[in-house]
Amino acid sequence: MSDTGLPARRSAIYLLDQIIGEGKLLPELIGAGVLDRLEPADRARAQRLATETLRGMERADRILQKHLQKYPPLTVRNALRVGTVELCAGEAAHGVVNSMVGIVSRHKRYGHLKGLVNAVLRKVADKGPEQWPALRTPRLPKWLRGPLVEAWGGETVLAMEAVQFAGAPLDLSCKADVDAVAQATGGTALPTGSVRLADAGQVSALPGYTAGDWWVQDAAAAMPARVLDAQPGEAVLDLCAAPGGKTLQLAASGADVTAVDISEGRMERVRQNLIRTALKAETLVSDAFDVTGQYDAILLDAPCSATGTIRRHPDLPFAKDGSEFGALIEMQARMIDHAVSLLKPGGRMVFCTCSLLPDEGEVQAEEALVRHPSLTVDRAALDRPGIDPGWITEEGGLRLRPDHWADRGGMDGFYLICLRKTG
Ligand SMILES: C[S@@+](CC[C@H](N)C(=O)[O-])C[C@H]1O[C@@H](n2cnc3c(N)ncnc32)[C@H](O)[C@@H]1O
Repeated sequence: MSDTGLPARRSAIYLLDQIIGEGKLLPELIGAGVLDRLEPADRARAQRLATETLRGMERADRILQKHLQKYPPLTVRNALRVGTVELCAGEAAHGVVNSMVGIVSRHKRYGHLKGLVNAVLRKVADKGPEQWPALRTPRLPKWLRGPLVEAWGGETVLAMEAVQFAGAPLDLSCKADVDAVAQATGGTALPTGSVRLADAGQVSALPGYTAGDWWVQDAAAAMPARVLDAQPGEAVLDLCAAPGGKTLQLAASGADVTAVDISEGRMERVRQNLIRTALKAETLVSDAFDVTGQYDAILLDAPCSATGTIRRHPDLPFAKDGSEFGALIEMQARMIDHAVSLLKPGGRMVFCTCSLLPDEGEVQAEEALVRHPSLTVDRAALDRPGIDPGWITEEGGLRLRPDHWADRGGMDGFYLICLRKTG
């Protein structure tokens, strides 16, 4: 890793420019290789800096606005934001200020603003660290906060924002023995069967990674496959499978799993995960709408707004504005309809989304029940260890939110429901 931190800081600023200015998502940028030229330690630091800056952006902007008469161009503003977040986290002032001045001074168009960066960050270094903790918890942008307050109420949204600001622990799903994985990794077994690590460090260095004893999967994301409860020998379809956390759970149950995803690149990650864990599933790169056949059980983890994953993906509220959500909601309904046609009589399907918006959860389920009189809600499927009865919804689904288990570090937002095809 570079001693000066300069490459990581420059890259963090670039990531923020792309996310805020161009609407790109962080995983998209990483996948496109924008950090590939950095050494691994600098790559990790750049990602961490960008992520922490996005989480603390509102506080950074409040501190900065005291020292700015007008907003500088986005790149310079992002340099100030990263610098402010670092300074307020206790990073040594000379390193942060010198790096940011150095980065801006070499900028083709904004080099002349290096004096501003120097002056502002020196003031932030002086007072910022004591101002930071007194500022309110950063809020979600209005386009998302409005619908969430309408759905869950203001207090719940504040509680979700507190969990999102705190970031996420690392959860593992285990191939077999949960207690053995908890002991080996120093984690805690959660009531629903996942293992939680507060400070994981490098994932591939954890005991059991190479042996494939576990895979990374948020405790909430592990619930749909638990509720589907695939049995050995059943024909199970995982309709939107990549990167494969749920495929691995289904395969570990001994079911005969077919994993489908439209993306070849993402499906390659499913294959790699199956190899590492020595689990078996057939992988099929295909549009879900082209899949045929009849299955005992189907997991439909439909593409969605991903608004339930913001504590791990704080880039989302900055890159998106909600304008794509209508098309996603419409596609989810069509995917449910197609999945129903692939279910054997008596078969069951879990529909789920990692969304906090009822339109992608509760409403979607209620409308599917109206469109398909052959479907009934399998409420008994939710009779699983660790499920709080308060999480069960009126129509018989499961609503998981970031503020659930807040004292344990929260969980991703998810909705799921188990639907059974009668006759
Ligand atoms: C929410 S992610 C699935 C996560 C996955 N179930 C897991 O647990 O790791 C949604 C997936 O749907 C895939 N997808 C989107 N449209 C699709 C389509 N028309 N047919 C099949 N897969 C699709 C995306 O490539 C993406 O991998």
